[in-house]
This record gives sequence, structure tokens and C-alpha cells, in this order.
Amino acid sequence: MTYKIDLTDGVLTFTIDREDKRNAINDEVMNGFKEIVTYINEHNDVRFLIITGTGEKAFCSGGDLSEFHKLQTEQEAFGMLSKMGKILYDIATLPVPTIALVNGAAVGGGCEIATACDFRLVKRGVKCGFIQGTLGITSGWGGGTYLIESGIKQDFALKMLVDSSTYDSDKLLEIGWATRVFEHSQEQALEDFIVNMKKIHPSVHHAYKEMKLRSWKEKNMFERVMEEIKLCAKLWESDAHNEAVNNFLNKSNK
Ligand SMILES: CC[C@H](C(=O)O)C(=O)SCCNC(=O)CCNC(=O)[C@H](O)C(C)(C)COP(=O)(O)OP(=O)(O)OC[C@H]1O[C@@H](n2cnc3c(N)ncnc32)[C@H](O)[C@@H]1OP(=O)(O)O
Repeated sequence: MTYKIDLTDGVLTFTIDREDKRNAINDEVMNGFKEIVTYINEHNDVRFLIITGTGEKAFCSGGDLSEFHKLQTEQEAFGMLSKMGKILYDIATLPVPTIALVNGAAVGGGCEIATACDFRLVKRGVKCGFIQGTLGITSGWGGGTYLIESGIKQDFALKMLVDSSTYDSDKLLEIGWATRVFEHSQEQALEDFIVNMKKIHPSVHHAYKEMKLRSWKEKNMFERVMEEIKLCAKLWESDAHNEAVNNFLNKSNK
């Protein structure tokens, strides 16, 4: 299986389990995300959603280039991008607090997944970034829209996107993308972060998340996410994208 799901004491932990591919997202992992979104929306025994990755090297390295490079046309790309984009919007609008436990590099779509969460606990020394630009495309799962609306300073948000490079944990904390940076045990970091939230009745959390969702609806967030996805799909066919992906895959095959 390419992911693990654990539900203990109301904390649902979704772990991307593809360490050999730096926890890259393929269709099976996308379906795993759909599974937990359905579960959380249909049950009332989940108080928090935690998303993390296996190992210490990566939280998530984004889309699986070895799988998705087979998508050649704008239409084919839009199919994959919109599937994950809708899943990520459903994660972002869940009625419970969502926490990205960033155990390693979060790059490309991996950075989008972390950005879609309410909070980001980042291990010191980890690098994260919207590196899609180095592949000749934009963010394509909604992460660029979430970043712009995240509340971090507008110039920091746009620079993170146009830099298309990775930032270290201290810089991520400075610009406000990282909620907290932790040094050692991620389990302890999570426990410390939710200790007060756990004392609050879930209905209060649901109400606050409803307020966030209402604000997003007023800003047409879903429509803007879909526009981002269309832009990414349009760039997908570019020579710049195809050359960059081939370069990465050829490097890997050496
Ligand atoms: C809308 C989302 C968008 C899309 O899907 O179109 C994207 O996410 S585009 C961005 C896609 N992601 C990347 O370009 C990141 C590529 N990976 C890296 O930069 C590095 O692997 C890194 C920084 C995540 C980790 O570096 P490290 O040195 O620790 O590992 P290696 O680079 O040696 O990789 C180990 C192993 O994993 C394979 N790998 C890593 N990332 C991916 C990936 N995204 N898709 C497929 N495979 C990946 C890499 O090829 C190596 O495989 P091996 O067989 O051992 O050579």
C-alpha cells in the first residue's frame, strides 16, 4: 500500500508511504486522500487530520514524475490535476483542524498539500518550495491559490511562487508559511501543538472551520483553484516542461 491511515483518540493520521520515491503522489495515494475525506465527512469520531510522510527525507515530492510524465496533452494533464485539485480543496475545507507534519522536503505538489492544511509543523532543517516553475509549469493542485490567500505577506507569497526554489525551515517560519518549527520528536511537536485544542468541544472547531469556508466561498476560492489548474494544464504541453521532466527522469535512470 502507498499510504497508511491511523485513527487513534480522534487523531486521524494519513502517512504517504512511498519513501523510495520521496513520497511522490500517484493515483493510488490520491484515492487514499479521497478515502479519508469521505470518512471524516461521514463520521464524527475524527477531531484532527494529520498529513505526513514516511522517512526523514521527504514529506512529499509532489506528483510522481515517472507516472505523470506520460500525460502529454493539456486535456490529459487537466484530468490528473483537477482530480487532485478537487481532493485538496475537500481536504482544505474539512470541518476539523488539518495539520501538515512536515517531516522532510515538501516540494512541488507536496508544498501545495502542506499549504492546503490549516497548520504546518516543520522539522528544523527541512526545505520546502513551489518548485513547479523549474519544470516550466505553475502550481496545479490549488496550492498557489491557497498560498496567496494564506495570510502571509503578499510579496512573500508571490516571491515563493516566482522563486520556484526551496526555503529552509527558519525562512519558512520568518515569512509565516511554517506555523512552528520543531527540533526533535514530531510526535511531541504534534502533542504540544494540539494539547489546548483537545480541550475544546469539536463543535467549536467545526464552527470556526465553517467561518473559514464561508470566507473562501465569498472569495470564489474553488473557482480560482480551477483557474489555477487550467493554467497549469495549458503549460503542461510546453517544451520547457517536457524537457525539465525528461532531464529529471534521465538523471534518475543513470
Ligand atoms: C501539480 C503538482 C506538480 C505535478 O504533479 O505536475 C508537481 O508536483 S511538479 C514537481 C514534481 N516534483 C519534483 O520535481 C521534485 C523531484 N524530486 C526532488 O527534487 C528530490 O527527489 C527531493 C528534493 C524531493 C529529494 O531529494 P533526495 O536527494 O533526497 O532524493 P533523490 O532526488 O535522489 O530521489 C530519490 C528517488 O526518488 C525519486 N523521486 C523523487 N521525487 C520524485 C517525484 N516527484 N516523482 C517520481 N520519483 C521521484 C527519484 O527519482 C529517485 O529515484 P531513484 O530510482 O532512486 O533514482
